Amino acid sequence: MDILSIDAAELRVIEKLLDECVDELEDVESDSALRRITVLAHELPTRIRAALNDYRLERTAALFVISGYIVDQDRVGPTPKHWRHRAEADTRREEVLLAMVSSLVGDPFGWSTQQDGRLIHDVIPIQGHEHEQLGSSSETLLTWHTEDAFHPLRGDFLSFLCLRNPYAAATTIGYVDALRLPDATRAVLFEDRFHILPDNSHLPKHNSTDGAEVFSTVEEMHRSPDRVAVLFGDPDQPYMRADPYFMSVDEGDAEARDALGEFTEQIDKAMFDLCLADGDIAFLDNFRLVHGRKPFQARYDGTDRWIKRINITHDLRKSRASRPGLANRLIR
Ligand SMILES: O=C(O)CCC(=O)C(=O)O
Ligand SMILES: [Fe+2]
Repeated sequence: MDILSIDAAELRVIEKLLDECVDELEDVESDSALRRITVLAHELPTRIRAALNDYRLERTAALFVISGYIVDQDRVGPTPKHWRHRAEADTRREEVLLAMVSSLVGDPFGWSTQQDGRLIHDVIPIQGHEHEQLGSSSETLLTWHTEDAFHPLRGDFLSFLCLRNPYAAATTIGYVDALRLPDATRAVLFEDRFHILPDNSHLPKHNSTDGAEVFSTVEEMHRSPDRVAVLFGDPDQPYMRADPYFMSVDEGDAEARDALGEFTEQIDKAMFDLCLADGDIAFLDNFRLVHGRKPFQARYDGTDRWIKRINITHDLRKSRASRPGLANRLIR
């Protein structure tokens, strides 16, 4: 993991930049705001821009944390009980900041099938979801995964801005670099022999949009998932794509099943904890690491852990046919 600690002078530059633009950026997720934010990001301190450029080009660790931003807890107010109630809180400043730094590593995008098509997600514990495989669960282990592993247009990176994490609930991280696999196993993992089903966050029951049309692509992927590879890219320094909880192999393909087992075991052994603190901004390379979360006890009293999250792509053009218009960042 690489860490950049914002110093006092840099923090002043960031605060001033936010002071100047936050009021004008009424709808942070609108096309015009996102374009403005991308340009404003070039006024962030040089050291941050240089670090994010190196990160984007994979010259640094797959996990990068920028610490030292200070969240005004009084302004932000209580953690909402559900992401649907996020409008009650004043987090525009943090959303602008996260969108700004994110736009220095790629372009933010969202899914029309997730959190009602919001581009900036709220990761908060929700009552009733305690034991689900969802970002909004708490008491159960959120098993490690590539974000949106099932989808060919999944993000290259994920960014988190931690608003609060009073009980230090841990995100878990596993690097692809930790793998030490025999050549034969590695070769199997490079082959299209694995199915990955859509995770539960893309289900209609976890959205309020009941427009069935929005879910048709994901439903099709559920009915007949493609065969995909777990490892891809450079054989010596591969990328990975996995979400073992939602994965399977063809019946009778013992070789693929064993290879997936070995892969899962090695990643499991090398997982480590990332306890985000207030104001931390984390970047997760969705090709070079997997992430999950350890169980924790939610409080539901307004003081719960709260993270803002953005999906980032290197190339919006790849999803052009899956988005209704140029100005629309939501994949359906
Ligand atoms: O809550 C966390 O630390 C991570 C949850 C998660 O998997 C996500 O937000 O993508
Ligand atoms: Fe995730």
